[in-house]
Amino acid sequence: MAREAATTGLAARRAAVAVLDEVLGAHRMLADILADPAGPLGDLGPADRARAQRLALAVLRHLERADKLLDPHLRKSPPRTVRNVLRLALVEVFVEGTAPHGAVNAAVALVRRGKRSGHLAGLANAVLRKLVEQPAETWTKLPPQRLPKWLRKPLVDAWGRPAVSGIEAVQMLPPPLDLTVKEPARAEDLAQELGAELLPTGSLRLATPGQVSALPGYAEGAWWVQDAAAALPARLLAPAPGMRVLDLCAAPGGKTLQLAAAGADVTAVDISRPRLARLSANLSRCGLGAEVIAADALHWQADAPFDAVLLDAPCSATGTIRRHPDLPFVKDGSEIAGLVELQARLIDRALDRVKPGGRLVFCTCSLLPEEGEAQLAATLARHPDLRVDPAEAPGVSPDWRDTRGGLRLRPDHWAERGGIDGFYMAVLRKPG
Ligand SMILES: C[S@@+](CC[C@H](N)C(=O)[O-])C[C@H]1O[C@@H](n2cnc3c(N)ncnc32)[C@H](O)[C@@H]1O
Repeated sequence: MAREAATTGLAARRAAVAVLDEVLGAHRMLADILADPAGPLGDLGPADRARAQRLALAVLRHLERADKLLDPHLRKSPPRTVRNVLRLALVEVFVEGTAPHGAVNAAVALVRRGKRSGHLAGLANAVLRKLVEQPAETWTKLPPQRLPKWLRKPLVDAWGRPAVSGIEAVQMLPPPLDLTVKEPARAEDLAQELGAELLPTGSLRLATPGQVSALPGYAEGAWWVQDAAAALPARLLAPAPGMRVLDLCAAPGGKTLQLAAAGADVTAVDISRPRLARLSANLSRCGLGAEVIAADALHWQADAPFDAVLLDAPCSATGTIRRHPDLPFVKDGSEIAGLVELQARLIDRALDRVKPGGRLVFCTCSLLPEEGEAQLAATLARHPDLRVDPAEAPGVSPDWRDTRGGLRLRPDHWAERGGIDGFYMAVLRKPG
């Protein structure tokens, strides 16, 4: 019986550790690991898969804290897998609220049964038993996990240390689930039905989401999952029935759905066919339509210019670390210069497709000024005839506006409500 209790949940824990080994050792993004049928979660049933994923995410959000507790007790650093087992046990106890004996027994069983780690089972047992007896404050007093240097430095330079500490504090927490409703008139009723908060910008927010496809309104396509910050670019564009709108870099389609739901005549272009398949599935679940085109936005030619273009350019995605805590362990910042250059070329091609007097909404889910504020400044320098329109939408806080007229959103904004993804967005108008 005791043996059974000790091994309950072992499959999910073993898989979580294997995911951590791949993220931290092979520098593979979690999304790629999850999509791999031969990956560590491939053989698990839905419940164990969800648990393994939740545990791996929790460790990635608290890895530095776990190491701070572990290191003084480890004379020699153990192999990566054993360290990940130890980290997982501490995160289970101090973050997930798992009973210490269950977490420790499972960790020791994993080390004992691991390839070439059996001899370390006694060490794992001794270290963990000592650490899990510590009062909860030993853990909560530890500072939140810091962003990697390549990212922290430019952010401290841009907004100062207190703002960056605020971002790091929000990134420790699992993010809420935000929904965009198809018919804004139903938002209050849906909020009640879902037990959600109706945010000032119109998104619905669930603190503890559960299984998305089981939530009321999912099957009928009454809403789709979209962070409250990600919902703002389409709101700034203010789509209207019959307006011809081009959504460039559109997949998986959160913004396409918003534009189509407002009655705009939408053309959605993206280079990735698999991501466009998700966009088409999202459109059909929500009973919405758009022209969907697989093409490279740098070369695709339109028949006629558009009233408005929305460009959600590929970027470092550093604004989404609270949803993707694997990113700081996989990326090293070496892609940024190439992305900044690609964004500038995409902005210029997007502007070619805007009719005289029409607008371009440019956005990136990045925290880096290079991909936001500086990208806007460089665009205005290349195109001195452009005007920046005020970034107006219901619920937008004046604190989010920058001096050039764009909106800067950071995870520490709305911290008391659970934060918001990092984004930059601006509305550019062509001369008439
Ligand atoms: C930030 S994501 C877009 C998210 C999407 N707008 C939404 O709201 O769901 C960036 C997208 O740019 C696409 N992309 C990257 N380079 C591209 C290019 N040269 N032409 C068209 N799409 C591109 C990627 O496939 C990816 O889907």
